[in-house]
Amino acid sequence: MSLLEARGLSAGYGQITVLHDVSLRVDPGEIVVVLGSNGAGKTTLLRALSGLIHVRGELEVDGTSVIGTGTHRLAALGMAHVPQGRGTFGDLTVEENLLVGAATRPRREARTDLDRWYARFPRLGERRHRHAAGLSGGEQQMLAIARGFMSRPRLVLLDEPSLGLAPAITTELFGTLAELHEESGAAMLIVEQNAELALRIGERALLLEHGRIVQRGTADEFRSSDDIRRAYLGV
Ligand SMILES: Nc1ncnc2c1ncn2[C@@H]1O[C@H](COP(=O)(O)OP(=O)(O)OP(=O)(O)O)[C@@H](O)[C@H]1O
Repeated sequence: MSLLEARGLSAGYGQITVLHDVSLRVDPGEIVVVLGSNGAGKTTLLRALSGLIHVRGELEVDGTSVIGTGTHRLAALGMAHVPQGRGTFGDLTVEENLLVGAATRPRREARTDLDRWYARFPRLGERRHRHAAGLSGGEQQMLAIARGFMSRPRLVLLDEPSLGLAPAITTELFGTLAELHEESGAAMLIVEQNAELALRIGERALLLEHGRIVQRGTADEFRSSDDIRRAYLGV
């Protein structure tokens, strides 16, 4: 059974419909990449899937409808959202940010996880009592991802994790995502402009244009598609 399944999903803002008739599924443990040009509706898709905006159509987690379910309940069902622009709270400390991510879990478990994250990302450990606003872009992205994983999610929705990061940091970030995937077994749905790196760690991919899914396939099929190569791989 799919972990997450959307069928005929539409969503938008006020009178404006941005997503049209979107159907997709994410199975346990897989990485699915969403490509699309600016304004295609990628961010709106992640917001719709994580319960941040109202949707029409069908949306299920573990085969049960979650239409109208708030973000808190979706988090309890195992969904975590790492939003575009990271969404870390600049005036909270690194540690406070991480604990926000663990709000659905027992405090003692959360503390154990904090220690694991600090061991994994020593820079976050060293800065645990500093305000998140003082971190570099790459460190803030690590913090946002670590915060997402603090809920021990089964599915992590990642919105353009490489946005604003230098190429070397982006490569490191994708290496980290691959490791986290390996260790946690969590599924990931990744919206990303850096198609090259995303398709390297992803198994399947979707192409969103004007709010509709216009192409879907394996990562290998995407890499060898002429249209995708021209538009997203720069070759
Ligand atoms: N809060 C909002 N209110 C009204 N319209 C919005 C809002 N957010 C996005 N839109 C519109 O929805 C469409 C899709 O935007 P969205 O941010 O989902 O695209 P995207 O593919 O993530 O783009 P980008 O790569 O630039 O982030 C755009 O036309 C945008 O102007």
